[in-house]
Order: sequence, then structure tokens, then C-alpha cells
Amino acid sequence: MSTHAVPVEKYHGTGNDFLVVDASAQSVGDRAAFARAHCDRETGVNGADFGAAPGSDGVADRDGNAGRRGADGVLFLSVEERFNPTRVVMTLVQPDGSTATMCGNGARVVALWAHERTGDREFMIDTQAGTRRASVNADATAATIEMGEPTFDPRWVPVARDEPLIDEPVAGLTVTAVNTGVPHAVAFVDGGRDDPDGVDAVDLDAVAPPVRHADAFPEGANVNLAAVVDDGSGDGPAVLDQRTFERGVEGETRSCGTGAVAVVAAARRVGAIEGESAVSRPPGGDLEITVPDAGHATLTGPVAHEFSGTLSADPR
Ligand SMILES: N[C@H](CCC[C@H](N)C(=O)O)C(=O)O
Repeated sequence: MSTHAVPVEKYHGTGNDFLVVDASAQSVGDRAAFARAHCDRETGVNGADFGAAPGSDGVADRDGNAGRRGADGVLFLSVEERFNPTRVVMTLVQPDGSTATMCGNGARVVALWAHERTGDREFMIDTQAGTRRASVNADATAATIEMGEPTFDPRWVPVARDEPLIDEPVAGLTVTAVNTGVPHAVAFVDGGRDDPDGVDAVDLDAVAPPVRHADAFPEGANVNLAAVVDDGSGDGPAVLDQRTFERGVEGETRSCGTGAVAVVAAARRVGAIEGESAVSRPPGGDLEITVPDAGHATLTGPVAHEFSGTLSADPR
């Protein structure tokens, strides 16, 4: 069996980190096996393997969680420059081998990757949840992605019932179910990251899996904890502290973009915040979100290249 080497680029958006493969140039026969092997946090890829200085290649997030081995997924991308704006077809294969229909931070990474290849700043990103407009800021340190309109409709989350699931108990948490490209459950907790009894005191790896696998969510769900730090009734936008347990990663990630939009959409829906703009603060950095009453939500935040390398196309 051939085991050719595949060029990869590693990027992250607020600590949600991805390997990028140019799918139009490279063939990876078994994408699930490729993602499972190289994303593994114990045995997967590390920037130091390619000469990146320890700690320089990774994520300088607020917990100092830099230079981690593995990744939260592999983005297989192909650029179609004959369109204006340039289109990028995006497929995210997750560490468990599954394919996610959408990924907010991943799409922001796609915009930076495409900018570095083409010099353009505006892109259309084709995801399995639809085509989304993306842009890169002037100094190429941040990207914004249109996120579609969050829906609470039980058919589209999906949830296994006829009514929207809003602030109701599911498997031990009180959650609101919303789809922001992928299904999310959002549970509000009292106390932000500064509160010793607040959002960081919850054992997310223990409380999330029963909700993630609950019968209420026939396709599963990503599970978010959110604490309202500022309700937005004063001068600035609302601020929420966020933690997300991701389906497909089957663990907590440093950041989740669809989760950040879900947190803000759910907070608006239950009347916990005012205004259509908010800042969500997962552990890996701050994300700016807008959720208007109608139309596309948006997601903005930092993105960065970590390292370049080559990986076995057929890891076994
Ligand atoms: N981290 C991603 C979400 C991936 C979604 C995936 N975990 C799923 O629903 O299976 C984001 O920034 O939006």
C-alpha cells in the first residue's frame, strides 16, 4: 500500500486547531483514518516534529495551553478561483472520523488559509450547511464568517419532539437546543470564569456526555455551558463565558464557533442578554458574535498559522 507524504498546514482560531489539506492537490484515501491518527492528542502531529520551537507553534491561550499535540480536526479544502469571490469547498473530518456539516472556527481558518494562497480577503465557503461569506481583516490576524440563521425549530436542530426545546431539563442539565450549522445544547450556569464556583467549576467531561447522547437529540449535540458575565444592558455588548464539549471530538475544545453563536442565540431567546451583539469567551480567546432578529449571524475572532509539515497519507 502506498504511504505517500501529504503536505499539511496547521492553524487555529481561538485555540480550536485544525490540520489543513489541499484536497485538490493531495489524495488521502481514508480521510477518517487520517484524521483519527494525526488528530490524536497523545500520539498525533506536533509542530516540534517540523522544527517549530516548543510553545511557539501552538496556542498561547489564557491557560498557556501552547504547542499541543494533535488537532480538533482536519479541513480538506479545494479552492475554486474562477469564481468571484473565490470559493473554497470545505469538509471537516473530526478526530473520531466523522464529518461535521459546519464549523465556525474552522471556516475562519479556511478564510486565512485561502487568503495566504490567493491574496484575496473575501471568500465564499461551501459547507455542508450551505455557502457562507467569509472575510479576512486588513492585517490578516482575524476572520469573520457569516453563520446562517440560528434555528430552534425541532425539525432542524434536530430534537425528537414537536416544540422547540427551550430551557428544559435533559439528562441532568437545563438546556436550550439550537442549530447554528450543527446541533447545540446550551446550559446556563451562574458565575463566570472568575467565580471559583462558576462555569469552570463544572466537570464538563462528566455532565456533557449524557446530554450529547440523549434521545432528545437524534443526531447528538455539542454541549455548551455559558455564564452571563455582562447582560448587555449597559454601554458595551453582552459578555458570556463559554465552555463546549464537542460531538466528534468527544471532549472539551479550547473554543467552538458554532457553539459561541449558539450560546448568544440561546441567551437572546431566553431573555438573558440585551442587544444583538455579544462577546463569547471560550478558554482559547474572545469571539465577537452578532445574532440579529432575522438573517445571518456572524462570528469574528483571531486566527493564526501554527506550522507547516508533511504527514503520512495512510497512517497505520
Ligand atoms: N468546533 C466547530 C464545531 C464543529 C462541530 C462538530 N463538533 C459537530 O457538530 O460534530 C466550530 O468552531 O464551530
